Amino acid sequence: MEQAYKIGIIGCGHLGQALAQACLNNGIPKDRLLLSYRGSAETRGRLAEKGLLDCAVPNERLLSQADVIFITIKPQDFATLKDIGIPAKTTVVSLMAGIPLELLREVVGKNALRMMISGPDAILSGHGVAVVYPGNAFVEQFLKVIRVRQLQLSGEDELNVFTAGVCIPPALLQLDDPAKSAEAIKRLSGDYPMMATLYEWSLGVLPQSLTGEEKEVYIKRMATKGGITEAVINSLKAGAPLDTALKNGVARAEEISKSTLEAFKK
Ligand SMILES: O=C(O)[C@@H]1CCC=N1
Repeated sequence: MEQAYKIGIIGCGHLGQALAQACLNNGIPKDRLLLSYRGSAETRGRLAEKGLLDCAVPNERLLSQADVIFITIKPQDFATLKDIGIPAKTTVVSLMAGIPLELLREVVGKNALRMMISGPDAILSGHGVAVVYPGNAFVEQFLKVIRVRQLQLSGEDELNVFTAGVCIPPALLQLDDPAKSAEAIKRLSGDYPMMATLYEWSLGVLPQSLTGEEKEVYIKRMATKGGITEAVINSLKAGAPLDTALKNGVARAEEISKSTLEAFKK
């Protein structure tokens, strides 16, 4: 990656902050990192705790200086990007689950691409996995720098499968019969081979012997309100087996795509 590249991150929730921290932890200097957020006092406090507050800048500055912008806002807030004026030359990497590439490019420009990544804990422990659509040499190099493993995708539709699949670690925290979980994944893997890959990965990243409260915190750090983690966890809580819960996660990602598209057509 060229040394002078500046990285912008719009949205400083758990994921945005984890990406920023991963940059710093892996040698990307603070002066190449620009963060913007909606200005809540809570987020400000979290940024300060993590030594990231110096990187926080107004959107205008981020937009004019960043060469690549990662967007980690909620998919439901996608419409707020409509008028912010992202320069046409900027590479935009959307981490908004379910927002299709076609719509993304219409709104933020033709240099946009999609990326989905595992949750904050996996990223920061050096066990993160990600997929990128379409492939992009710069982003591939960036993932190497922050020590996140890139998996290969069969196509855009598989992004939704990956997104539900990265919820396997929090899902396993809710379950207590490993043999049953393994069977559920076997049932899924014919239709969704990505689930088998992510199940293997999950067994390596799953935190051991967490208390009930620690499990809740782990899940909360992964979950976007109204998103995919919630759909998976709520299904399990309602008694569904793991394969059904993960299918419900995929379905939730598809619903987000559909409803955002419809909202935009209006
Ligand atoms: O819960 C969500 O919707 C996001 C995507 C997968 C993990 N977090």
